Amino acid sequence: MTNSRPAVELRDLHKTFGAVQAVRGVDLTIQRGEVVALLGPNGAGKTTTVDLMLGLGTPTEGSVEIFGMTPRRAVQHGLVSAVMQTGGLLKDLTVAETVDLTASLFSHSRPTRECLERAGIADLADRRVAKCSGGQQQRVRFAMALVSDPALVLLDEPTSGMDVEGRRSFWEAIHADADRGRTVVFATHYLEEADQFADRVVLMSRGQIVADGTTAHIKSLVSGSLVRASVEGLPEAEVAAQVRALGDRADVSAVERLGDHVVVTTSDSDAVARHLLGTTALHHLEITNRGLEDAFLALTGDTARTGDAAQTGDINETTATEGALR
Ligand SMILES: Nc1ncnc2c1ncn2[C@@H]1O[C@H](COP(=O)(O)OP(=O)(O)OP(=O)(O)O)[C@@H](O)[C@H]1O
Repeated sequence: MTNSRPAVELRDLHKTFGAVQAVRGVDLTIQRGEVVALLGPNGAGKTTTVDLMLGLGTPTEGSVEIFGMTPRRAVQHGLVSAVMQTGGLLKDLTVAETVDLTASLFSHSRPTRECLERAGIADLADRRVAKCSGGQQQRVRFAMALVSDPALVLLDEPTSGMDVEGRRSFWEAIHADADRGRTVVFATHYLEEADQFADRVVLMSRGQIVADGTTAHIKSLVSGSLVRASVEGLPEAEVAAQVRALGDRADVSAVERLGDHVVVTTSDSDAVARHLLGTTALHHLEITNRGLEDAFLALTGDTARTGDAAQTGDINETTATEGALR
């Protein structure tokens, strides 16, 4: 590859399907070597965006450049390849035969053995695809994607349906490979996956980017920390006065009374803690930082979460609500 253009440049990208505005004005630049998660709930526009990067659709408005060229040219030059969720595998072939077959489609390809090693499945070379687990089959797809030694790999929800161990070993293989400088962009609705495996998270909701940065940056966008204090044993009038005083502070964005506790959302937990301990009778303080999940909920306006999803960090089963998101 000769030019030094970014791996991905999306400018004012729009895609509509009839009345549905799947992507609504996305501007995004991804530099070479970045590992980027496109994170968002169902219908956020992640798959549509990935498809446009692969040249599988044409933008309604705006532009897509991959290494400074059209997606189609980038694909033809073997600069970009994809790992999709399903399909593309012939179950009767062995793993090595599958990668050999893919290599036969390219004029220049990496040796099959090397692709299998990079995908972490060299030991499965002679196993029939039908006998591979879901996670192993995804690594077969990854090995196929590596055949052209692409500078950019796009993965659309590659670990959907895998168990925790399958996901972990899949991402280990991707990461070991990305450490050599490959650009990786993956769509996911797993918060944990974005948190653990991406250098940068692009949070999408309703066809738009609502946050973009490291997970630490995204967490910091939702104001600060929670300070929880007990009001047990205090006269009701005093508690009410304290709650009012807390609500008047510039560094406090919310005060909630929950049973015997007051929960304060603040941008300066140290200052609030000092105030509570120094000048009030509130006691048993607990301070917690808000996580990526809180950021996700705040930034996407996503309120209808299932209990399981909340526990596992899987936001697939959620419904994004209407709201101003940026
Ligand atoms: N070919 C199509 N025809 C009509 N509507 C479509 C088409 N493809 C996508 N959409 C709609 O565009 C919106 C964005 O869909 P998209 O698949 O890009 O979202 P996503 O973030 O990938 O969601 P998921 O996590 O469910 O895969 C959705 O409302 C979807 O129903």
